[in-house]
Amino acid sequence: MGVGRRMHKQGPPGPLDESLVTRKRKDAPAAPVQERGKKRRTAEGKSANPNRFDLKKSKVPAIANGNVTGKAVNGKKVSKKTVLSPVLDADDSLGDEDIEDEADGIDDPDIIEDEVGDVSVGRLDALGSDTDLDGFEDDEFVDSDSDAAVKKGMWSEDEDEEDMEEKLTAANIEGLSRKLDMQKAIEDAEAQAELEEAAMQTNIAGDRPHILDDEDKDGDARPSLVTPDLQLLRTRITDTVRVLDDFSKLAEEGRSRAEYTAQLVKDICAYYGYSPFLAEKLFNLFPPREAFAFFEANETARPVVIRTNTLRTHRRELAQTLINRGVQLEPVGKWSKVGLQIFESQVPLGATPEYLAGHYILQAASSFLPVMALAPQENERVLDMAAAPGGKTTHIAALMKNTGCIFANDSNKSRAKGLIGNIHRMGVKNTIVCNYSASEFPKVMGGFDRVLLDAPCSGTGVIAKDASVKTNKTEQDFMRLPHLQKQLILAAIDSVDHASKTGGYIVYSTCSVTVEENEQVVQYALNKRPNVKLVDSGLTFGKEGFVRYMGKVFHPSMKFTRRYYPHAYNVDGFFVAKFKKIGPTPVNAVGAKGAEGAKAGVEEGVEQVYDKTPAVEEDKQDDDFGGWDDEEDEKYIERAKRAQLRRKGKDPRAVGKGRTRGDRGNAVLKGEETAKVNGDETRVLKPNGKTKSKGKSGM
Ligand SMILES: C[S@@+](CC[C@H](N)C(=O)[O-])C[C@H]1O[C@@H](n2cnc3c(N)ncnc32)[C@H](O)[C@@H]1O
Repeated sequence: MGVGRRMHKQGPPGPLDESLVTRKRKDAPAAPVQERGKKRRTAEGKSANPNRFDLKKSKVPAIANGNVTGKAVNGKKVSKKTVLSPVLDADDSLGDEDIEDEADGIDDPDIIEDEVGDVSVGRLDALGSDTDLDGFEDDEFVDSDSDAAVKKGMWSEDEDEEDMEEKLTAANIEGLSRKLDMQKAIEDAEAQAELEEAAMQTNIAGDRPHILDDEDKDGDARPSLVTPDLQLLRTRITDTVRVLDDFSKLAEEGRSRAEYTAQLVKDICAYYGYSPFLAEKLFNLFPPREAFAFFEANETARPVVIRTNTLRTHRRELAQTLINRGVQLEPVGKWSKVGLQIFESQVPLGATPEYLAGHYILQAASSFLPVMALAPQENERVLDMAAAPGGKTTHIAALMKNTGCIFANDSNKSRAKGLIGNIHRMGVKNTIVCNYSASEFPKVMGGFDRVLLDAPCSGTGVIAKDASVKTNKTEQDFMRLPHLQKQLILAAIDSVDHASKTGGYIVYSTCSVTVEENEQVVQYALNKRPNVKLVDSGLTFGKEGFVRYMGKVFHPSMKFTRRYYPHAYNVDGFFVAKFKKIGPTPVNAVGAKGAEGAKAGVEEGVEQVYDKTPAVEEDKQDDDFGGWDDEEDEKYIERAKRAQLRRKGKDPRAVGKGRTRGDRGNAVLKGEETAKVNGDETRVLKPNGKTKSKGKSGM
């Protein structure tokens, strides 16, 4: 079998270890290197729509992935066509079912990973499932500061590590030598970049680059070129970044920062194909140079990573077996004991016997992080509120060594079925799948030791996988999604038992980098639930969440939250926040609506006061940050829903009437006693909140 599509698309990924992280940070100024990368987009090839960006023509050098465009790897030319097809695949794969989802079109890096993977895998492949035979604390976290951790090999565990490493090194020698080649290529590129940068600095020393139009002194940015010369555009972007970096020295007289910034955002839209709305939103997250690195990193696929299912195997064994099959790989980094980064494969990773036997799952590296932060313990009761397709559920099950009980919920029926498939493939036996809107959850049941809310989001962290995000997210999306996320986060908090002996934790995560979907949602939760506080996630890397943003001030503990960016860590953009519930749900949080109906779902002996209604009947937030205006939002939400239906070719009026796939209710599996997958049976939640166990997969 040939090398998979994905491998061709992305080239050998760069290592994700922390040394690289540090290096990449330092690398920020090296952006001009990529200028040499002979972007092959041409003016002729550019779509008439300036916001449309034909990625097929974009050959951005893969510095972030440790390779340069077109570099031959093992005799094979590495192509970088990447990102466009994933978009289409991802959308297609959601099919019509996503209409019934409250947040359809929402990204899940795992899913996308699955569907764009080179490997000929079904939609479930990307969903991780995995297990850790060793305790979480020991296995998932390695204190990178400690000497022991540094001395420990990446394959560390209880065996003779050096022996093991030697064997694997010998078997994997080709991959490792290629890695050295890659490192050399990066170093050469860096050296070249430094030279070019130095040359440029010399050229402009004392000179102020002429960027803004002469006639345009009234503050309007220069309009985008009708048929932009991409090379010129790029040069102008780098020049503008440099001016903004050293404004007093390099700005032309009489020009303001705002003028340069407006021009830069406009050029970014034209060059990378973003809508002005999203380009500005993302640009504002970073200083100009870092923003440039972020947009640039979104043009390159992230490394292919698999997660070992420790319920079925050990990472060393899996690595050895895959190496024997012609897969070139290495551990993902010291921060994870279960991840393997794939450099190249002679076999489709979604069809190996090991894959089919559930020994691993294709899963984006950053998707490990929320589960690591959650740190589920054996014998706990855990809720995964938005679980499909199950990458994180199966990881949780592995960390719990199949003990205790996980409720894995998703409001999308077809995705919930996929979740069941993954659970079976990965040998998970402690999980009950249910199909509610997560906002109902305190009503359905509560008293969990830990809750993971991996929330539906806009996917601005996974643009490299789904370039459609560049243009299809609107202002309404950034009203509608945070609104839903705020509902769900309160539901997550109210579902946790504050008196849990081992837990009492909630983890909130998204694969988006916007403040509206992250800090603002977290701040809302802090405002509405004084019985929770943010705590250290225990994650060894990641940037601190914003404590201030565009004039708004968040709670100082927001620094405990973690942000992940493609340009900083070569992982998908992600956000992770961990809360500890320190007191019972306040009585005023218990809404009147639905309180009666909630009784059936409350377990005997659980004394905590749970919210009995979806968390929307809150008093109006007094500030706009971290709050919402129900009525005002409702208009946006409805409008966005209608627009979304129209985009899918459906008539919103028709959908409103009669029964559609979208109004089958949230508990699609309600009333079904068992669901059969691969001939095996699993327990599903009964409408009254009780469960029934049948078949081989009993607890
Ligand atoms: C980011 S994905 C979850 C990925 C999953 N945690 C994993 O690791 O495989 C978000 C999920 O939220 C689900 N979803 C959207 N709205 C929901 C709601 N109101 N309640 C529960 N799930 C919802 C979507 O169907 C989607 O599967």
